[in-house]
Amino acid sequence: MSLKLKAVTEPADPNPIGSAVKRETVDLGNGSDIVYIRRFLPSNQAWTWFHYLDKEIPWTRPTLRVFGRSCVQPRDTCYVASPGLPDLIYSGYQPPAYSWDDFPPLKEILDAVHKALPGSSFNSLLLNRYKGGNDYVGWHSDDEKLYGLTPEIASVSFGCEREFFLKKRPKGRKHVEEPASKRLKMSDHAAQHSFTLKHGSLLVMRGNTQRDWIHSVPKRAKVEAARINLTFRHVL
Ligand SMILES: O=C(O)CCC(=O)C(=O)O
Ligand SMILES: [Fe+2]
Repeated sequence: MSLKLKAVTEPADPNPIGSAVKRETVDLGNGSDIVYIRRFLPSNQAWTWFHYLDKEIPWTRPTLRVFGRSCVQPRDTCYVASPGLPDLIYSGYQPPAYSWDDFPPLKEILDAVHKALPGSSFNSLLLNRYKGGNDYVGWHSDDEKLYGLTPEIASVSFGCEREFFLKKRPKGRKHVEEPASKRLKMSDHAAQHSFTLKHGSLLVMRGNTQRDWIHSVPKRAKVEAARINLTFRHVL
């Protein structure tokens, strides 16, 4: 009887988290760039996390002050940060900072992001939930001082895909979040980029992007399903 040796290989995980999956880089010029990884998380894993976040995160819809007027933020939000960091305040609102320990899956997602972006060290997270197509984020940049001059912001998307637009920051205008119009004017097209943020994708804004560009996720009348977005940031 001859013994045949058979090489036994574990069935390979087709997409281990944080592994080398295809990434696209868009050079916006002047030291700004975007990295987009469409298949960052395996779809099943991303759905498990979507349902966890949808249910377990203490979502709130705060009242903001924009141009001296009060308005309800057009999406749900929550904030998580490491202990001892300065408070985040935007549009007159200071979100309470929850702990990473309160939501263990967030630490797993953070680990995956760190693996995909060697050298990064995020210590805070702003979560957004868009319940349907009426929820949006208006044109803004995340240029709060506590992130420093060239912040890296890593954005992970779950659930319904939505469009993410970037356009050059209008000259001489200080940023304040303003409603995102449905369509960009033709004259704006040269200095704009758009990405369809897929379920399980990772988009990273780097370099001077917050200084020179503004971004938005506009309303979409036909969209009914929810989307959850996590933006990881480093507070100095
Ligand atoms: O939902 C998104 O993809 C973007 C969210 C965003 O820009 C922000 O939280 O600052
Ligand atoms: Fe933003």
